[in-house]
Amino acid sequence: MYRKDIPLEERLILALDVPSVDEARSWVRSLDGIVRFYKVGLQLFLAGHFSFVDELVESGKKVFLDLKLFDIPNTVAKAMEQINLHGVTFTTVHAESAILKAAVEAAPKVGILAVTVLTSMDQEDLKAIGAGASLEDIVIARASLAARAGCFGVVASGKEAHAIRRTLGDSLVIVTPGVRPASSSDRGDQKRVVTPEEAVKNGADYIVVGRPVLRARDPLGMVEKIMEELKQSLD
Ligand SMILES: O=c1ccn([C@@H]2O[C@H](COP(=O)(O)O)[C@@H](O)[C@H]2O)c(=O)[nH]1
Repeated sequence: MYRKDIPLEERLILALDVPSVDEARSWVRSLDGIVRFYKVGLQLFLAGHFSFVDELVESGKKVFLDLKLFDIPNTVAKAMEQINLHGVTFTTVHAESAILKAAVEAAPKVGILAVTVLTSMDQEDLKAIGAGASLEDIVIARASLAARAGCFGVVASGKEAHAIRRTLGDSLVIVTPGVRPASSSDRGDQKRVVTPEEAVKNGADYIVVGRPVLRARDPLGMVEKIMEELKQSLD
């Protein structure tokens, strides 16, 4: 079951996957009063650095800084100390026990999310890198590491959200990318996709959406449609 204490307007996290700060600002302006939570990923962070993150935070937006850190624990801890200074709500680290523990300890003001298995990967991709276990078992193993390390939550596909809830209850927040509204036929590079409704029904607390909005003919209409679908899916 998803968490009930999150306002509807914060459950949709818009991925600002755009090349410039100007373009990002224009999206935020056009969605003022509708979307409150924005994801800054590698592309935009490399364009706007922390000054754009600070600008979003100072304007009252919530920020998910999605850098998916993966390095030795000491290096991750030093990076997390920097992130901890900027008022971001969530940031991401790949799920390995010592790395997660180092991140949690170094950034007490940030909700650390462990990346389980990228939504662009399927069982075949895992096999190709030598992972023999089932995709679901790997997601559960990594989510369990996240819980033990004291993470705030995980990034997981809606396909595995239910299994995470079944195994770990509601101790972790689940943030779900790879979301495609039922009307959208373009998955792009995503292999494990769910609709907003499926994400919520399976136990996701937040959904992350990028291209379905950024590339929509009517982006505002698309956001409203997703919000409505979320609203209808919540009890
Ligand atoms: O497993 C993951 C982890 C992160 N992402 C990020 O979410 C958005 C999804 O964008 P769409 O355009 O809606 O596909 C993107 O920024 C990814 O970096 C993910 O997709 N899967």
